[in-house]
Amino acid sequence: MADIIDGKAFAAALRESIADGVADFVAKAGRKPGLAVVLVGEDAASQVYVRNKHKATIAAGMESFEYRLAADTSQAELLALVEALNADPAVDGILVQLPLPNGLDENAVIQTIDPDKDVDGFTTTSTGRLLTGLPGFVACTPLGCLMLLKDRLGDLSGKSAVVIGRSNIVGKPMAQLLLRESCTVTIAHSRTADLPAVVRGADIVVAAVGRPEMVKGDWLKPGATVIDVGINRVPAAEEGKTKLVGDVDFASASEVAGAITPVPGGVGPMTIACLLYNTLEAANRREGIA
Ligand SMILES: NC(=O)C1=CN([C@@H]2O[C@H](COP(=O)(O)OP(=O)(O)OC[C@H]3O[C@@H](n4cnc5c(N)ncnc54)[C@H](OP(=O)(O)O)[C@@H]3O)[C@@H](O)[C@H]2O)C=CC1
Ligand SMILES: Nc1nc(=O)c2c([nH]1)NC[C@@H]1CN(c3ccc(C(=O)N[C@@H](CCC(=O)O)C(=O)O)cc3)C=[N+]21
Repeated sequence: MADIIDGKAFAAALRESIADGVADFVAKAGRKPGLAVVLVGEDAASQVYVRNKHKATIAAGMESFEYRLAADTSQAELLALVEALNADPAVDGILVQLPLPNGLDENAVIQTIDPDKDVDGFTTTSTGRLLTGLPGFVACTPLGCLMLLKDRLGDLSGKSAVVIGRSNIVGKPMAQLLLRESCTVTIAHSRTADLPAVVRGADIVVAAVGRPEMVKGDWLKPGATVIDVGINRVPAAEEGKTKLVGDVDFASASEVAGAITPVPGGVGPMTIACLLYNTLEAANRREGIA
C-alpha cells in the first residue's frame, strides 16, 4: 500500500512558519503584509475558495482585502480596480479569482496585475521568469506540488516525470518546475496517444486533468509518486449528496504507487499555503527585507 502524502499537515506546518515570517515582517516594516482577493460573480466553488483564503490570510497575521464584484461588472471597472490595487501601498499581493464570468477578458485582467504583486504567478512576466530561470513568483498549485515532491523524494534530478494536463495555471508551470529540478519531463494532454503507456514510464505522475478518477492503478509504475491535483465534485453514494474526488482513481492507484496525495487533503491545502508564502515574499521584496 502506498504512503499517503498528507498535504493538509504539510500545509499547516508551512502556514506556521509563514506566520513566524509575518511577525518578523511586521517588526521590521511596521505594517502587515496585505493580500487583495478579487471575486467577480457568484460561482459557488469560487466563493468557498475565497472564504478559505480570507481565513488563512488572517490566521497567518496578514491583512486581507476582499473585493466582491457583481457578475455584470464591466471590463473597464475590473481593470480600474486592479490598477488601484497596483498603486495601493498596503497591498503586496493581488489575486483575481478565476474563472471570470463570460464577457470579461481573463488574459487582459491578469496582464494588468503588477508583476511585483503577482502572487498567483499568472502574468507573462512571472511565467517568463520561470521559463528562463529568473527569480519570480511561481503559480501556487504547482509550487505546492513541488514542495510535496521534494519533501518525499529529496533530489528529483534524473527522475522521469509525467504531467497530465497543459493548462497555463497548473500543467505548464508544473512541467517547468520539474524541468528546473532536472527531471526528464513529459507533458501529456487530450491528444496524447496511449496515455497509460506514457504514465507507466514515470517515477513521478502529476495529474491535472479535471476528469474524475481517470488515472488507474494499472497505469502506474510500481512505487511511483503520484500527485493528484484534480478537484472534481461527483455524486456520492448517498442520494442527493456529493463528494470530492481527484483525477486519480485512489483505490487502485494506492495499491501500486509508492506514495500518493489524497483528495481532499492533498494539493488543495498546499495551494492556499503557497499563496501566503508568495504574499510574504512579495511583501519582503517590496520593503527590501532579505
Ligand atoms: N488543487 C488545487 O489547488 C487546484 C486544482 N485544480 C484542479 O485540477 C484539474 C485541472 O485543472 P486545470 O489545469 O485548470 O484544467 P484545464 O481544464 O484548464 O486543463 C485540463 C488539461 O487536461 C487535459 N485533458 C483533458 N482530458 C484529457 C484526457 N482524457 N487525457 C489526457 N489529458 C486530458 C487537457 O488537454 P488539452 O489541452 O488537450 O485540452 C488540458 O490540458 C481540475 O480538476 C481542477 O479543478 C485546478 C487548480 C488548482
Ligand atoms: N486566481 C486563481 N488562483 C487560484 O489558485 C485558483 C483560482 N483562481 N481558481 C480556482 C482554482 C482552484 N483552487 C483551489 C484552491 C484550494 C483548494 C482546496 O483547499 N481544496 C481542499 C478542499 C476544499 C473543499 O472542500 O471544497 C482540499 O483539496 O483538501 C482547491 C482548489 C485555486 N484556484
